[in-house]
Amino acid sequence: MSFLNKEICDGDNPDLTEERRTATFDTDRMAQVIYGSEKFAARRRQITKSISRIPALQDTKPLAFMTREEKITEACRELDVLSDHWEQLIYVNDEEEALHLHREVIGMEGHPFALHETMFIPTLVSQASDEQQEKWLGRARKREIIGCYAQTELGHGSNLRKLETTATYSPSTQEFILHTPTITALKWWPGALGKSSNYAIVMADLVIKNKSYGPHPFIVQLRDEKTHQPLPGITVGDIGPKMAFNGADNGFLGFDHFRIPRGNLLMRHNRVEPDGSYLKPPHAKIGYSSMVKVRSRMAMDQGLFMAQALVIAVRYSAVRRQGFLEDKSQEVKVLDYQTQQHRLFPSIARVYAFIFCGLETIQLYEKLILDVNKNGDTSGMADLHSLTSGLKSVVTHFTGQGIEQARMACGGHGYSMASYISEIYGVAVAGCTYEGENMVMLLQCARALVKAVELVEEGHPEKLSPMMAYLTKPSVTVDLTVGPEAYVKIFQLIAKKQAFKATEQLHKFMVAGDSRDVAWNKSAVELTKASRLHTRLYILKTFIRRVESITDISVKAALTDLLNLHLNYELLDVASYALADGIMSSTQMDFIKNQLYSSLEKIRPNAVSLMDSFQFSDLQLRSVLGRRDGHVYQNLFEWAKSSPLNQSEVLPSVTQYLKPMMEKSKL
Ligand SMILES: CC/C=C\C/C=C\C/C=C\C/C=C\CC/C=C/C(=O)SCCNC(=O)CCNC(=O)[C@H](O)C(C)(C)COP(=O)(O)OP(=O)(O)OC[C@H]1O[C@@H](n2cnc3c(N)ncnc32)[C@H](O)[C@@H]1OP(=O)(O)O
Ligand SMILES: Cc1cc2nc3c(=O)[nH]c(=O)nc-3n(C[C@H](O)[C@H](O)[C@H](O)COP(=O)(O)OP(=O)(O)OC[C@H]3O[C@@H](n4cnc5c(N)ncnc54)[C@H](O)[C@@H]3O)c2cc1C
Repeated sequence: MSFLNKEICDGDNPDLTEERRTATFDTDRMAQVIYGSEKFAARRRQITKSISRIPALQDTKPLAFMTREEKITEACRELDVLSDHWEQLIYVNDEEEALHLHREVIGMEGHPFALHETMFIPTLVSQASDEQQEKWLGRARKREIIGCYAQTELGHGSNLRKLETTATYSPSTQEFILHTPTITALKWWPGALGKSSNYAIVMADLVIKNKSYGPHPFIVQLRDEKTHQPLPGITVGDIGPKMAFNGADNGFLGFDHFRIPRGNLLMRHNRVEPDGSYLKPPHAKIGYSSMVKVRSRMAMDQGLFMAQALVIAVRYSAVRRQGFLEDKSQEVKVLDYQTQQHRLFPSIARVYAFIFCGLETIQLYEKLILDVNKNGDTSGMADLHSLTSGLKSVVTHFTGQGIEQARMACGGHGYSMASYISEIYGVAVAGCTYEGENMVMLLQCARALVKAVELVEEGHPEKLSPMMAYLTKPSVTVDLTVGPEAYVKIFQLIAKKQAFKATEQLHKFMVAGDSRDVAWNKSAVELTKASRLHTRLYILKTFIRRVESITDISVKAALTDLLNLHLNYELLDVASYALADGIMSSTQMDFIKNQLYSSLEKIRPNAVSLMDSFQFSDLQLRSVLGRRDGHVYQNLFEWAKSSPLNQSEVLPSVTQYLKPMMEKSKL
């Protein structure tokens, strides 16, 4: 039986068409704001169009029905097709275009080049000397070799100073000897390490003449370039299935006194001379730059994950009819329920806010690398580290929450893998852990905050970086009706109070005799709260700045509604701090709530178009529920019929066990 006939499915679902008709802005114009420029938004569309013309890149068997091996094979097949068309699809070496291409064709479940593009090449760019780049970067960019980033070990991920893999320099042979001294020293988790990569950046403790110099990056060949067999002295493999991201072969790696030439220590910023003398880098943490790079991308990447889930949930909510409001002759779209709007719209606002932050932090990282590589200027490192540490923690947490709400907003069908939301969720929440566990990174951000508070207390506010300047703002009474700046002022007061309270608590424990580390641990929850507020303030201000800069009037108006929702939702979410400190009155709270509810109504007619503006193709969405045509029920029925379980009427499990069991029961 098929309901996918022409009469029913010609054109898009009329409910969705109606939604698109009511939008007050142009989605192409909105895409320019989302993707940062008219040029890139247009390139994305062009790439999507080109992909749609390559038959070998169109959907095959649904991913949900594939085994892990099939997923990996399928990703590799697609990579091979992409490689044949690479130069006609994108500008070679354009990172954003390459990312878009991979996202659209291969999706988010991981693939052998996931770490090659995002960490292996960037590490060569930021850490390899010109000579070393000459040797490896070109080959990496041409994809003659596949690389990954091997840092985390079985026993240590967060605390890099305790990594156990050693790289001991031997002056007599001018080699480093890589060794895995214990089971906990095995590299564990690196993406694409297990089966695909033949090279890795390995972070190992540099040891010269029995002195440890801490983790340093080395480029290491893992496998024979012809046979792909692991080289002697190397043990490497896949760590097994994960919560999601199963198209990637996250791996383990051990070294048995494995020798590499001296020139394989990446030496842009530090050197080991043939005699073993060590030249220090200009900043102790410069070797951590690849992590900062990924963290600086995470607001954008996580924003796009949440956007995918919301495209699905919002489109579905405009098609799904259940229950009645005034008109009893027709059930309403579930998107008309206030609870549904409250469930979805604040996350739409966060998506836009996160993406605007991402656009900014990606640029900040690019600038930092230029400053460091060209001028040896490391002065921006500390600020970018604290900003991206807080940001990655806050956005991943809220993205997880937003995606889970999107799933629930789709009712039962959200729970089906046909929605694809469970995969999006599984992949997105990995971000709470990778690139630094969220609590650990919030505490990194707190280090900078505490230092800033101490500067204010010591009478040196002039030394504060611009991001911390709000810590000097005096308390004021704020009239919320004057607009966004009033919300910023209240948020600043809340964040400032918490930063001072947490620091005060830390100092109190120290005065009582605790060491700074112990006092820090006793204050850690309060410190993480301060970091979250500080980061949410940055997000809020970035959102305001971005909306103010928009020139298209209708796009600006639609985003202003979203911004107002964000301001009210965020302030309400942290209202307990404001009430406790007398920063806000209960009358102001009521005002915020009413503003929030009226924002929901204003956004309602634009909801579908606000999500359409992301211009995800159906191929990229991989969701039966969220397809652009909105023919949810027909598509779901077709999808279910393609389940392997439905390829025969009677399963072997029935003939082998259930039938005999029922027969036995009859006796
Ligand atoms: C790639 C994603 C792209 C697209 C997404 C698509 C799909 C996603 C799906 C799946 C995932 C795919 C890929 C995931 C890839 C993941 C890779 C990884 O996870 S790699 C491993 C990451 N590991 C970590 O992040 C470890 C976390 N730990 C640390 O970074 C450090 O240990 C820590 C910073 C916590 C502490 O370092 P330590 O050396 O001990 O320093 P200490 O705390 O003593 O601080 C001293 C001093 O240094 C300052 N500092 C620390 N780091 C930096 C830095 N990077 N820059 C500048 N300054 C730094 C620190 O603040 C302190 O300063 P003060 O003394 O306070 O002044
Ligand atoms: C999908 C995925 C992909 C990954 N890809 C890579 C990769 O490509 N390359 C790579 O090298 N690694 C990779 N990793 C590893 C990842 O970077 C680490 O798992 C991550 O940094 C967290 O470290 P951990 O596992 O040691 O957590 P742990 O530090 O063991 O965390 C456990 C708990 O301890 C707490 N904790 C730890 N230290 C502190 C502290 N100082 N203060 C307070 N609480 C603390 C944490 O908050 C957490 O609650 C990947 C991980 C995942 C999930």
